[in-house]
Amino acid sequence: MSGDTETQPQHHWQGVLSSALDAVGHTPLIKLQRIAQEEGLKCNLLGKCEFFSAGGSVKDRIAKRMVEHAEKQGILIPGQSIVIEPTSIGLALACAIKGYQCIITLPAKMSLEKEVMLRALGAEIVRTPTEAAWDSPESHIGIARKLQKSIPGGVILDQYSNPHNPLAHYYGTYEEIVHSLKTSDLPRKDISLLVAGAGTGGTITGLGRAIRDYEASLPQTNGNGSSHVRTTILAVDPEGSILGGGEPGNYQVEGIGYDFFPEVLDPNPPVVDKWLKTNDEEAFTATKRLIRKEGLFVGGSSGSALSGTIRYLHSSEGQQIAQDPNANVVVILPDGVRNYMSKPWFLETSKSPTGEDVGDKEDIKDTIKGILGRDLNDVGSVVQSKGERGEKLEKGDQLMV
Ligand SMILES: N[C@@H](CCSC[C@H](N)C(=O)O)C(=O)O
Repeated sequence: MSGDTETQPQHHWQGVLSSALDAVGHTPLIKLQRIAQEEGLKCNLLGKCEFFSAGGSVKDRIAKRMVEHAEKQGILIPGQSIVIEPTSIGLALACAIKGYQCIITLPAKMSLEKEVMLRALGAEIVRTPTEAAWDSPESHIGIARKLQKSIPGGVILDQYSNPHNPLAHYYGTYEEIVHSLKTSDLPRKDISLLVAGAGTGGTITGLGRAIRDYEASLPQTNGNGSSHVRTTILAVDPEGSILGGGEPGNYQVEGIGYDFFPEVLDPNPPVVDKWLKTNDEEAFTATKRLIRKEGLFVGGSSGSALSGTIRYLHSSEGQQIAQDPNANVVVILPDGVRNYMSKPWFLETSKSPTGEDVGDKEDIKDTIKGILGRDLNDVGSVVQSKGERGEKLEKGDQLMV
């Protein structure tokens, strides 16, 4: 990582920001105290909440850094260049602010909310078949390459190979986590366990390298050990992705996993100690739990990271960290539920965060029904019964129809 200039991390807002790009990153590290307690975990379970970033995702960081460095290197020229890239909202946001035309190739599985947001930012969207292998001409990568060849001024920043992807985390995300811990009232300021999902792999690789470089910079002790723990680094990968092992297949969680190993991903020790596989069901259950119990409006990949973390902490390997009240466990929560509001897994609101029907919820529903004499959602009957009684409808009644 040497040879690159470090961006100055900014840890809180000061004065007036020059654009939304200044509000990329700088996200809070929040205790997941209620979930930790329910799970019987004594460690400090902490979520790095990336949905607080301007574009709502951890990917804002790499978009901003890749665009700014491409400008410095003359790869992107205002008024001439057209940015073509597989995903993301952060990139479309950077292009909207800087005035670049932007074409986003988006696998069919990606949510309508993402498409709508991208369009609102002025990006052109090309949907591609999800099942297309990464190196097929029809994939989101293949189509982006095809367009770039034929569109004058077309530039692919290529998050899969661009070194500024992991560097955004090496310098930005890592510095922020360190700052949050140092300025906290937690007894220890180091990280015992770091957990992140992998898509391009930029997050886990950048953070992992920053952590290992820091550890290597510590003075060696004379056998009594350092007061700084060696951080265990876990990568979480959905079933259906090959990054953490297994065969390629379909899964609903978005933004993590791939059918190839991106160049920016360093999947082996010392950067990544271990890979954990998660499935859609546990990811979505954990997502709803983060919303319901911690009030954090996270998306599906956050649930994936949390469910992998909890499974590890309950394993014999994770017990020591799980039961240490001084240990800090940092889980990267990559984006927000804004991107998935219409997805069936989120719309299923009649289920509890654990997937079971909840008795006490039914009790309160029955109480409300008893008081109102109608079903909770049956606004039509209010109007109808008023009409039947010959009562005048009021403005509010009409609005409810
Ligand atoms: N066929 C590719 C692309 C699928 S979508 C991208 C990514 N896997 C995601 O789910 O966000 C693949 O299988 O990776």
